[in-house]
Amino acid sequence: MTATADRAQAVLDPVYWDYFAGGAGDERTLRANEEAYARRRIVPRVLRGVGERDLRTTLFGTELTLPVLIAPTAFHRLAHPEGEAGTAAAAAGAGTVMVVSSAATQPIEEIAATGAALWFQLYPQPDAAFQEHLIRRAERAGCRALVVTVDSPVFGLRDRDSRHGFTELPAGYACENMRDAAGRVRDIAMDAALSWDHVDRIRAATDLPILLKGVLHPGDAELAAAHGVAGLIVSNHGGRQLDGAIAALDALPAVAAATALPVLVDGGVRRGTDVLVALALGATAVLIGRPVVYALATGGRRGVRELLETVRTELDHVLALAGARRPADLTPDLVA
Ligand SMILES: Cc1cc2nc3c(=O)[nH]c(=O)nc-3n(C[C@H](O)[C@H](O)[C@H](O)COP(=O)(O)O)c2cc1C
Ligand SMILES: CC(C)CC(=O)C(=O)O
Repeated sequence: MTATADRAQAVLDPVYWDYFAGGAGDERTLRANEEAYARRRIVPRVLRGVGERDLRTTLFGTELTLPVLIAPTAFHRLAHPEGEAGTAAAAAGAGTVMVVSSAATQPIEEIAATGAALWFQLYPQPDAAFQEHLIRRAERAGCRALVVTVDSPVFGLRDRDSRHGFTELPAGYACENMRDAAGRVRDIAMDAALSWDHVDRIRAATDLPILLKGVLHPGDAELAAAHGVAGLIVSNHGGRQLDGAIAALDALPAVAAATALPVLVDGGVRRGTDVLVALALGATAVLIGRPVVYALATGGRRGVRELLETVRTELDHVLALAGARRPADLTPDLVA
């Protein structure tokens, strides 16, 4: 991964590089996400007659060829002219799901035209009519789930962006999926007044499965189930919101223990071994954020496809070495 990050830094405008790579505050949580994987060791089983591995995983009726999804990240056209459609084409080719950010720089309909299986990431919007308009559009475009990001009652304080004065998209770029009924692009509202009532309202507004993204506390996992949510994403937003928050991997076991819902995790997943560790500690699947943006920056859709195929090869390989045939065979005793 480091090689790709270095290459991405070399091709990107330094302001955009800092936006993509950076985190909140002192970036402690950003670092902690990767360090949590580096701290874990795998305790393999032997002589399990594993044979051919089977990486397939089904999530809310969609079969994925590997338990690795593309996390929602903003502004793909700032990384590469192919933009979100390039990322989606790679997801389609690899047979996985792309979660499209609310801050995507291409219309969801164009992204969907790649044939990729898409989920739509929604920042809960205080204007109920506008929010419903966004949800309807995602539904019409064929998105198969809503990922509601709940870790952003306010926007994270990111020193790198403040230093650069990077506060809005350059001319010629827009959050194309934040258009209202009149076609005007609205700012993404973050609202500290949002509560579980808002989740209930979103649920009432759609039949799509709803995942809450940004859950770290087991108490919130229990509440999510009570509010009819379909799944959780354990995440600290890649260390971009609350600096000092627990590493995503460290939060995973308690959240998974607190709920019967499918639990996904993102933050710091860089290699097949990381995927194995996350699945063993209770995740049904993982999502990858920055590495996808870096691969897009350096190689467009082909770069992203290559990244996904590398992760697939690595995961297949480490499953064999750890004595597991499929993701469901992974259990917490395999991780020290
Ligand atoms: C450049 C960038 C933009 C992001 N934009 C969004 C977003 O629009 N919505 C969201 O829910 N999460 C967003 N995230 C957070 C990711 O979905 C994910 O939680 C995080 O990147 C995972 O960590 P990783 O980058 O270490 O893989 C963004 C992350 C990055 C790096
Ligand atoms: C445009 C932002 C709201 C995207 C985001 O979530 C992020 O930069 O972490």
